[in-house]
Amino acid sequence: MITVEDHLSQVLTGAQALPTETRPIADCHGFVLATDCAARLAVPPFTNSAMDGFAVIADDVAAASKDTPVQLRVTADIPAGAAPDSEVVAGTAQRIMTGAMLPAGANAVVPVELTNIPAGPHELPETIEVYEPVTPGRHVRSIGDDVAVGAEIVTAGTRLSAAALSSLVSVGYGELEVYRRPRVAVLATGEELAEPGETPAPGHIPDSNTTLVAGLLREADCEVARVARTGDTPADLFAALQDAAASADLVITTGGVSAGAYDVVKEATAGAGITFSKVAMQPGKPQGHGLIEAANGRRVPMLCLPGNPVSVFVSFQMFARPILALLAGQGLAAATHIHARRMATTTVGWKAPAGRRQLAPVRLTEAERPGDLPTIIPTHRLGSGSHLVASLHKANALAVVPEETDEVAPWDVLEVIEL
Ligand SMILES: Nc1nc2c(c(=O)[nH]1)N[C@H]1C(S)=C(S)[C@@H](COP(=O)(O)OP(=O)(O)OC[C@H]3O[C@@H](n4cnc5c(N)ncnc54)[C@H](O)[C@@H]3O)O[C@H]1N2
Ligand code: MOO
Repeated sequence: MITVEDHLSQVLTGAQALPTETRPIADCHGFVLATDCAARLAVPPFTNSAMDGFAVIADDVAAASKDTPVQLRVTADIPAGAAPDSEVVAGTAQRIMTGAMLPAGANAVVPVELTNIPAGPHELPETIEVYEPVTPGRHVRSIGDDVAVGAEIVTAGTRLSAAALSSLVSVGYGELEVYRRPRVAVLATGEELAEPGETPAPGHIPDSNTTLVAGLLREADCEVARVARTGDTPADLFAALQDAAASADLVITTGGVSAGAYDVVKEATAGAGITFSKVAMQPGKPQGHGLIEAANGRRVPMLCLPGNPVSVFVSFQMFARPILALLAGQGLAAATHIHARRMATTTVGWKAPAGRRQLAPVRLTEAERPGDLPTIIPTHRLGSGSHLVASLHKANALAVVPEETDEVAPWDVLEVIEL
């Protein structure tokens, strides 16, 4: 048996980021940025007001109070979007809206609430009374306060979240160079597979794996190139694999990789240079990986996951997520640490297989008292059995039970991988 780390490093060897493409920024969510992006515009792009009120010279209102208001003449109105065309001179003010450009001469804004003018829509007043002083710069957002032109905003290799995209828009970007998102083909093997919703014939079970893998791919910002069930001969499966390799960037199979008399993935790929290993983990022991060649000579990575649904789920997290992250343009360090890890306390005990690292689907609950560790409980009373698919959706973490442990006790502290 080989370790989880050794198998992962074999899976990742040779995998590299897909080619880049330029896309409109509205279509970049979840893609990985290919170039460092510096600010093209300052933020804010011009000095503007943080309040609805009046642009003033701070010195003019230094002595203002409720009892001795300062009277100013209002010389202009500056709604958001307008470019002011006159200066604020001593004894005057200009009405200004939040986000509107500060007129020349002014150095502070008096919010409307600190004047005799009621808030809301009104005719432009001829004069105002100011009830409180404002210091220079008060309620003014200066040009470049947030970032100056040229400041680094998002670096290459970053997965583009909504917030990252909005930052890039705010500094002047309308399109971005990103890595192409991985297109993945999913092939489930097994004579026993029934269509979702179909009443299974005796000895058959619903194919839940293709739905699981396709959904996990979408959750990982990938494109699902094709999904197929192949219950056929090794020759048919090999043809389907070659076909998938012609257009997909990664091929994932489920089932047919252990020690059975009909392990079709092993048979179909015999002589094709695919490596089958026993990985010291549970679930997910039998694994295969390698490059599969299409008829047109295109060679793409392939992951052969075991058929048991929980094994598929766990193997996807441990091996598919990292290689997908690499293909999508995240660096090796990010790809190998794709999940957050933390410590948690068990609330019940369970058995674990000695000699294999158990990755048990668990429900993690945050502690009520600040500083306490979160608690975990297996999502199924039978623990990490690889067929326990119907409770899988309750898992939000995988508990890591070390190879040398064969029994977990209540209140043990374990590392967990957050999902
Ligand atoms: N003699 C041995 N037998 C097994 C070993 C072993 O080392 N020696 N390993 C066991 C382990 S561990 C696993 S995991 C499984 C993996 O088997 P395969 O990858 O060959 O998968 P299958 O035999 O095709 O299926 C296993 C299981 O999963 C169900 N399955 C398969 N595909 C689907 C699907 N698309 N949707 C839902 N469920 C699926 C299938 O019906 C089987 O119950 O091998 C052990 N055996
Ligand atoms: O590796 Mo298997 O997934 O333990 O059942």
